[in-house]
Amino acid sequence: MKPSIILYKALPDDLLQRLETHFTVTRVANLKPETVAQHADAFASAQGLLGSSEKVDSELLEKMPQLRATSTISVGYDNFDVDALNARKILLMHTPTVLTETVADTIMALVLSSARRVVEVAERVKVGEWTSGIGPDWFGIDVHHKTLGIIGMGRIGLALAQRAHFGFGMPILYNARRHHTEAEERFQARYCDLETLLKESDFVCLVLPLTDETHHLIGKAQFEMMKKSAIFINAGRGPVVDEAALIDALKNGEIHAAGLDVFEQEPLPVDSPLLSLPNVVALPHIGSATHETRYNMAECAVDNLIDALNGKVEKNCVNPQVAS
Ligand SMILES: NC(=O)C1=CN([C@@H]2O[C@H](COP(=O)(O)OP(=O)(O)OC[C@H]3O[C@@H](n4cnc5c(N)ncnc54)[C@H](OP(=O)(O)O)[C@@H]3O)[C@@H](O)[C@H]2O)C=CC1
Ligand SMILES: O=C(O)C(=O)CO
Repeated sequence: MKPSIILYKALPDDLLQRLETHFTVTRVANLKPETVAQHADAFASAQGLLGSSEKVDSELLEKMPQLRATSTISVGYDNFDVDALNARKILLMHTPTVLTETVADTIMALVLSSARRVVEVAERVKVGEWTSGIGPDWFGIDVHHKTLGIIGMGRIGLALAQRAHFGFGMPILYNARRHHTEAEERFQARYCDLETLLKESDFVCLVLPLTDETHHLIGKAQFEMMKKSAIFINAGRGPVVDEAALIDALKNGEIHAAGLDVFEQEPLPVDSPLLSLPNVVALPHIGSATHETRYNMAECAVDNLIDALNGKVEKNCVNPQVAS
């Protein structure tokens, strides 16, 4: 008999078929308690769980006594209680690498659109404000050859450094928990402590995971360290930044502008003060959202679950130590 799994995210037809050749699949819309209650038997017998974005905590795990592997369609896994998974020896698979280049492209889009005010001036054209030659009130600031500070020199940080170094001639500073020789050798990136990076960068790009250590890593004190001309980009996770402090920094002119793909609360509430600030470009968490990359992520997650339930954890496994 095929193992049964819960699928809580829509998949392309061919990937759903692939999944169904290996498993008996119960499709649900989400992991809310009422959904779990409605499909209690399926959750109780499921050995696998596949989807993205929703919280997977000990309360949910209690309803899934047979669970052996979870597979998220994302590289970030801050929505999983990893300690609870480890305690039950449940594997957690994720999708690093397949989205790296696409997310780095999105970050460059945020850098360029914030600096050159692309969204703001395009809107002004649409409402008929371009009635004569443009003056300084339409100007932006240069990106090329400015100093880029990257907080988190992992896979995405490295792909961003490549673009900035070769494409835009930008000197690169970076901070991470350890030195990255590849970044230093290929892109002449300079390791520095967080304070030095914040003080010296023209663009501060955050590409960190959300963990207990990174929660609110960037707050009032850190914005005060940045140049008044600095542009702050967050493509990691919203809660790494104290959003109230960011709003104050933008309003008070402590920093020049921000480009944001992630927020403390998502979707971003429509009454967020961020949306009324002209110096903010706010995207709806589209870092990896291209047709190609989202397909590749879904395929990776499907194959990860097949591998995990067959005891293969050589790649893409967050907690291979729990494999028996
Ligand atoms: N906006 C979006 O749509 C997307 C957002 N993301 C986010 O980007 C994150 C990074 O992805 P990826 O590059 O693949 O991950 P990696 O694991 O390759 O890189 C993470 C980097 O963060 C650094 N880091 C982790 N904790 C700390 C800390 N406490 N202090 C300083 N540095 C730290 C790591 O340091 P070290 O190298 O020293 O270990 C590493 O350089 C994801 O976890 C996710 O949250 C990812 C994809 C899409
Ligand atoms: O993969 C992730 O972690 C995302 O945020 C979406 O691609």
